[in-house]
Amino acid sequence: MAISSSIFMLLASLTGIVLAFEPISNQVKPYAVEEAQSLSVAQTISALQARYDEVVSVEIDQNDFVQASVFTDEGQNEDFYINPFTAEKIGDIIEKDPIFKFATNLHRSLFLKSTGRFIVGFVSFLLFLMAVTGVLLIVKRQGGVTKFFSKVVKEDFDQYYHIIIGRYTLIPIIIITLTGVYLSLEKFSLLPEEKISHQFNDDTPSDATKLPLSDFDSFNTLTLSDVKRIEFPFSDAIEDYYFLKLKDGEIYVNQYNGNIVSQQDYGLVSKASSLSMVLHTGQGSISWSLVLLVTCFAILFFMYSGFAMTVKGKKNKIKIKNKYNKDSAEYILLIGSEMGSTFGFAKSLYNALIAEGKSVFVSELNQYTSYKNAQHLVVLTATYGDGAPPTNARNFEKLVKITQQNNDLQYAIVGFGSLAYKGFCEFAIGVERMLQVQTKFSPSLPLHKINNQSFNEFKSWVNSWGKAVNLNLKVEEPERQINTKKMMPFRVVKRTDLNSDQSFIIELQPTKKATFVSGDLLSIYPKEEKVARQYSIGKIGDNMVLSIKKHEFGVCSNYLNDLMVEDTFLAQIEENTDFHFSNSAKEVVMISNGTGIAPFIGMINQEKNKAVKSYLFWGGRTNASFKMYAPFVDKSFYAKRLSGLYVGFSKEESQKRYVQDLIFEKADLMARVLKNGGVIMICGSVAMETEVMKVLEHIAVTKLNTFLSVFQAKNQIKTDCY
Ligand SMILES: Cc1cc2nc3c(=O)[nH]c(=O)nc-3n(C[C@H](O)[C@H](O)[C@H](O)COP(=O)(O)O)c2cc1C
Repeated sequence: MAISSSIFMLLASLTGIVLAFEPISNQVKPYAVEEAQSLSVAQTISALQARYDEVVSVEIDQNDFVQASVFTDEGQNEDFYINPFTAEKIGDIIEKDPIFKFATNLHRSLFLKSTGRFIVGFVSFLLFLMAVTGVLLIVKRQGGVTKFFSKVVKEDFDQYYHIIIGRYTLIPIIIITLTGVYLSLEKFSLLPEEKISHQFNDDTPSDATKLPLSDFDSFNTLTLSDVKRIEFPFSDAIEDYYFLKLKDGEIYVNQYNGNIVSQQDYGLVSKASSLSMVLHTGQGSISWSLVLLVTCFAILFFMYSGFAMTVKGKKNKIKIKNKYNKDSAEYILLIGSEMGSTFGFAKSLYNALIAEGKSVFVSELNQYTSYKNAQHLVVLTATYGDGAPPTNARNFEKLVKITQQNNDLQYAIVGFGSLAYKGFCEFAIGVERMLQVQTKFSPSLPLHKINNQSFNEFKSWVNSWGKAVNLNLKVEEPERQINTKKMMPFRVVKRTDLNSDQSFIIELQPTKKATFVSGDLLSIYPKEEKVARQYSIGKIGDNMVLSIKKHEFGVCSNYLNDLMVEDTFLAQIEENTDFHFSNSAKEVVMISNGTGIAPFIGMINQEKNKAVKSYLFWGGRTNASFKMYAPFVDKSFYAKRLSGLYVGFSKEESQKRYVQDLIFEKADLMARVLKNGGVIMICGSVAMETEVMKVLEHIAVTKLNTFLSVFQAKNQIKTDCY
């Protein structure tokens, strides 16, 4: 729908932008006379008759300018704007500017006469449908009508502003499109016809004497604001009347005594036509014209952002070529995805299984059917708004109920979602419920939920699932498109030697202006590899520090370890808003092990974070492991930016403690921070994260009588583990 109508919509919005200036340019002309609207019709007519030989008509246009058509003393017929108080001429009639004439024609009929009018009317209707479905999508995504204006989670520029701008312009769009359709219907005479017929009821005697206008009750009570047009009687004949087109009807008035001899109100169709005209064109109102102008720009933006989203979704959707068919494969992978990222994860798993010599079949949840030889079913699915399935998973619930499987199947479900939404992985939870009631299905692992497409979390799930089904799987991160435009050179300013744990700190200076904060990521593509290695950034001054562990065969860690001071290399900063320091919290606990301390070094050295009470927990192997971090930590401790430091060493015989032990010892602090809305940040290895989360769960349940997930849902737990 969007594609076929886009060209016409583009023309309509561009010409709409031009046309929005017409009422504005008219309104700023100096022909509106102050307080003229409350002037009585009697006064204006008297003034006109006193000044001119003969008056034909008076019209009050959309701009509230009063136009008169008169015969002058020289017998010339002239039309001009008058001051309705004095009937004096104040200006010539405005000619429609050629640019507005051109734009009007293009806007109304594309210069194609009736065919064009039809196309424009039809496109207007399509846009109306898109606006209505847009409202429904926002309601669905936000989780209810009452949440229409609640906060939107920003995941993607195009999507975010499509919604934000959408909800403020949807009502004007609906108005513009509906009135557009109405005006088209009117032009094609498709609306019920309304005929006004007057029946005159006048018993004034033919020899009656003319009363002065000031005695006409009808003209005294009517003001110029009620009137659109007045036609004057042709002659003095008693059956020649004043004819007045009012805003809501028509009247005939006897010119001798001011009696209303016939009065007819307009019907609904005519009233709707006038209203449509005013609303569609912005006539007479600068502020409504501005709304129309902004809306036309918004439509252009929606066209861009809508296409951009569609293209992104298509690009993400990796095609997986199945080597095995549905009835020969032992492993079945089913995908639920809207924007396509879940396909990337499925492909990694598919490749890992194929590498182990397994027969695998990948499909979408909507294609669910019977699988003759299957032993294992893995569902990988995203969630969209309030537990709703992605489009390609909508029929799964129905299909599961009616499909019979041959074999007993073991299943595992991975939910992809975002903690920023109320129903985290709600649809994946739904899929689990659907499978639980199936007699042929039994779980190989409990449901696993993954936040923000974390590949590290997925990798650790693959390890656990591999163990459960006796496979040793190696998944590779999907390739990313490298956008070299975003890359910039970084200079090495300082670096430490390798410490006893083969780790080192490197301090980098961006060579161009760069905006980043601690917790953002630096993507490095060593030796032009397609897969980025990401490191958490600690910001110190304008520089960044990274903490890196050198792995014997690690491509990136060795690449970085070979760098010397003054060397430069290309990398890209990635914003990681989920792991930024929360200045609005009263207290923040930072938990890390090994090189995971890097973002925290930056956070505790930021002067603006001083108002927040911060506690740092760190676990490493030995006393010596901590030495290279100590200067950063000491500095912030002495500057009173750190309220507590807790360090544990796993390989020091005398005081052997892991990070999770430190957390357990400080259970009261953790409980207080959670209870008071504070934030707990975790950075380091996934193994450490798992242990720490267990302890935090225990603390939340025993001390606060609340599941940890409640605090997770409120974004009080932030993790960046690998
Ligand atoms: C409009 C929209 C609504 C979403 N709603 C939810 C939700 O209610 N619960 C959730 O856990 N994740 C939600 N997410 C996050 C997605 O499920 C998550 O980003 C997922 O990884 C996307 O996978 P896909 O690219 O394969 O579609 C939503 C994302 C978007 C863009």
